[in-house]
Amino acid sequence: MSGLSVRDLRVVFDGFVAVDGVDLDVPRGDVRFIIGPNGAGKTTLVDAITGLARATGKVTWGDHDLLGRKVHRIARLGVGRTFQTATVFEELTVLQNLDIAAGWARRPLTLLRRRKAVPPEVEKAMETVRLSAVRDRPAGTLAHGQKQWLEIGMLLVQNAELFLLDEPVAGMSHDERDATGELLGRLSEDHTVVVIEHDMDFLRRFARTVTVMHAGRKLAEGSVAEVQANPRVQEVYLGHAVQEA
Ligand SMILES: Nc1ncnc2c1ncn2[C@@H]1O[C@H](COP(=O)(O)OP(=O)(O)OP(=O)(O)O)[C@@H](O)[C@H]1O
Repeated sequence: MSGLSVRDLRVVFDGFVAVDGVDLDVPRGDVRFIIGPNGAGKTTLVDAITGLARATGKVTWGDHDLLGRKVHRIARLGVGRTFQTATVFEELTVLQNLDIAAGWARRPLTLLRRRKAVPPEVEKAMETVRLSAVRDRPAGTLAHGQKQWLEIGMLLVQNAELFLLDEPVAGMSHDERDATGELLGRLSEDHTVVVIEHDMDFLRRFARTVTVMHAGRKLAEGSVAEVQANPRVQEVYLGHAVQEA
């Protein structure tokens, strides 16, 4: 089945063109990083794909057209998204958060009881995001990185196939970044991953392909090496980072 396809996507806010005719193809199984200076339109692009921003053009995931659908319908088609700030239920445990996301805890009372049997997909997601050991801890007591991983786990149990992650390693320690990079690798074994990221070191280590945006348009695309070697990219964005590296 084909992956994510975006054609001539345009998002206009009160006359300001935030995304200006973007085409994007992310094949299944890719780990695509989207980079670009502040205001390039990266988050707006993801907002449009996930139904949060009104857009024109065409967006398909597999056989499904996404534009014009409601946010929850797009999520049900297997498109999962995280935000820069994790949105987990802080008072509930890791397991309860995953249960809710999986739709297993249908009655509030079941949340208050300790589970005897953990549904297999919840168990699997906990292992994938490496949170099994802290399953009974309230999410509010988790480290910053663990909260981000819990959010990814919640998308896993919702059967997301395409993960759109907005700056997943912002504010993370070095070790947490490494662990997140490894998690992206595990996720990509049977999912497609798109990452908006500013951290160039993280990108060099974990991106498979890169799309560079600038002023609402796609500036360049290719492997990390190709994009880094592109003079236009160096001029608007990477020049700075390349010199620093
Ligand atoms: N709801 C909105 N209303 C008006 N303008 C908006 C809105 N959302 C975003 N913009 C503008 O659209 C442009 C693109 O913003 P966007 O957040 O997509 O950029 P970005 O590439 O994700 O930047 P950053 O790296 O800073 O997150 C910016 O100029 C921003 O001010």
